Amino acid sequence: MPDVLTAQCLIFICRLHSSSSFVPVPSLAHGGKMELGFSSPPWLRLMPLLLLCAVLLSYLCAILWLRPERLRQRLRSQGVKGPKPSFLFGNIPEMRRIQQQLAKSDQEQEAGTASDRFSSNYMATLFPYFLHWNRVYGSIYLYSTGSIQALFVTDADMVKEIANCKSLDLGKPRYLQQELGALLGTGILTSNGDLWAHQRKVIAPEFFMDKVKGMVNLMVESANEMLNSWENRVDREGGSAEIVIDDFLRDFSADVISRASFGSSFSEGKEIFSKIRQLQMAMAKQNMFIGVPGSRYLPTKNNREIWRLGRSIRSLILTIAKTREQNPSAAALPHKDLLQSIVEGAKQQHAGGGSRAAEEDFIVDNCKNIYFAGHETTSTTAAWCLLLLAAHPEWQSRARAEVQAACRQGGGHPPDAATLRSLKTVAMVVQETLRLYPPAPFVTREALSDLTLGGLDVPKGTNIRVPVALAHRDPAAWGPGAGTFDPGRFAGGVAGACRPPHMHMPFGVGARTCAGQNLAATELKVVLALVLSRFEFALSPRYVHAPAFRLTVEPGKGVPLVVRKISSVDEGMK
Ligand code: HEM
Repeated sequence: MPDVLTAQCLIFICRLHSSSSFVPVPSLAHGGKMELGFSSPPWLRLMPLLLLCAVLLSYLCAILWLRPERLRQRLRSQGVKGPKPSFLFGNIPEMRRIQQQLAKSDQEQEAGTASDRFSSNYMATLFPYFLHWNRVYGSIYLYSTGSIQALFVTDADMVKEIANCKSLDLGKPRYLQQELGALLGTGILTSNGDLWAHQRKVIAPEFFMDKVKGMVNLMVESANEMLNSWENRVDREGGSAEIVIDDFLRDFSADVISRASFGSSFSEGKEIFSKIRQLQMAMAKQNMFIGVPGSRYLPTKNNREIWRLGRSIRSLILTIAKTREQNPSAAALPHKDLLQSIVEGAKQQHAGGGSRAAEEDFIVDNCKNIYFAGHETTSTTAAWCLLLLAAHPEWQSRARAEVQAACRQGGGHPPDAATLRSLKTVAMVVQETLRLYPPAPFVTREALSDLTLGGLDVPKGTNIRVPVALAHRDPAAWGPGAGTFDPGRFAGGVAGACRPPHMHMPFGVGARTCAGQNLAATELKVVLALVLSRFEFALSPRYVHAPAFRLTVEPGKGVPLVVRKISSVDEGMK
């Protein structure tokens, strides 16, 4: 509606211009040279400008206040409460105030005991305002950041409704494409409707279990390369070494995703990964201001860095894709890899006459999405897993015993898909880690048209946020020990650990659930099995527990482990 208003007023301004008598008038002040000017009175000359300002103001008012207020009214009238938003920034000022208050109590918390630290809920330090509002307004409330109005949902029945909703009208928030465009573009993570359905059809089959089984060997190769370098360090340093594992794991998971999906070696993809990482860090800096209109267009230092990295990543990905396109043997592969499928998917999508640029966007955006979705999430989870095993030596020993037994049974050979399937304790450790430290802290959606969810009439444009980490710590679902690390709770599967089971959602919910979870679970088992079979490890006293949100939640100050080679007669799985 405001757009229509703007258009009408602009037409009116143009008409005003054409109707004013625009005639050449001689100006004596300039030596009698003829100058062009309006013969109309001065107030009329200012009219277009005034009108433009009025239109702009009414447009901003509609976008920033009237439209969001109408949406809020509809939800409030159904009993949904929430903090009172301010003009332009919504609840951002209150979020900052709550966060600053917490910064002081943070330092006290850091002085706590080790077990306190690991059972502490990262939501409390990273997103304290959500916990605060949850206590004040209940399990479904409304808050706002700039022009974004979001329903915050911890209610189990409502989460089920969201998970079960099959409609394409419940999609990914549109602000993701706008605000995280440089990182995600219109790839599978952010797209909606038919474009998303097509992308899902192209990408998801590449990570079905049958395909992932065929990737175990390359995962073992990549993990062993990493662990050989650990072993060299340990040997050089006289039997034990302190290793900060995060970057090693990041390189490992980059290597796996690159080899598994793009058929290219890590060295070719290395630059892309490091640039995507830099881009992710730059974008995480402006997280709280997502939704503040125009903030992404300002030529701030951070924004300029984001634009530069975006251009550079695009050109790197297109170079790899073009080399692939020009290589006829790639297209003839009996089992085409992900890149090949994405290139073909781009052609299908634009077969009806789309531009070359649109085809390139399809390739670049989906490659970036896979790099982002599959790289950081998995390496971060591996780091949390090893951290928790280091902090809980009893579980480290149990998991190692299981791995060594499987290793003996397999004749000391590297693990294959069948060996990995038999590693029940390792799988439970992974599940428990994903419960306590889910790298993706929220499942997000937007009502793309008016919807009814759980009896609530949700207006078009409403965002929905389900806080995964809060659901994973809810004693109502997990019992009184919800805050403690206890992989044994998964001995009877998710249904035995959590009631209702849909409150366990590290990979999201419903139709948009993670397309790469088979790859992730397999990769995590491989890396844990190999580390456990080759090393004992303990947490370094220099470790500082500081989870940080950089679009995924990661150990903010790294994970230094004191690592020793296994002294038992069982040599590991190499
Ligand atoms: C521990 C590792 C991982 C975690 C915790 C994780 C988690 C998630 C979550 C929470 C979502 C959003 C789901 C939703 O909105 O309901 C998601 C989406 C997605 N993930 Fe993962 N992920 C992991 C690894 C991977 C890997 C290894 C890949 C692929 C290489 C991958 C590919 C994707 C894709 C393509 C989507 C978008 C699905 C869609 O919208 O249709 N993920 N993931």
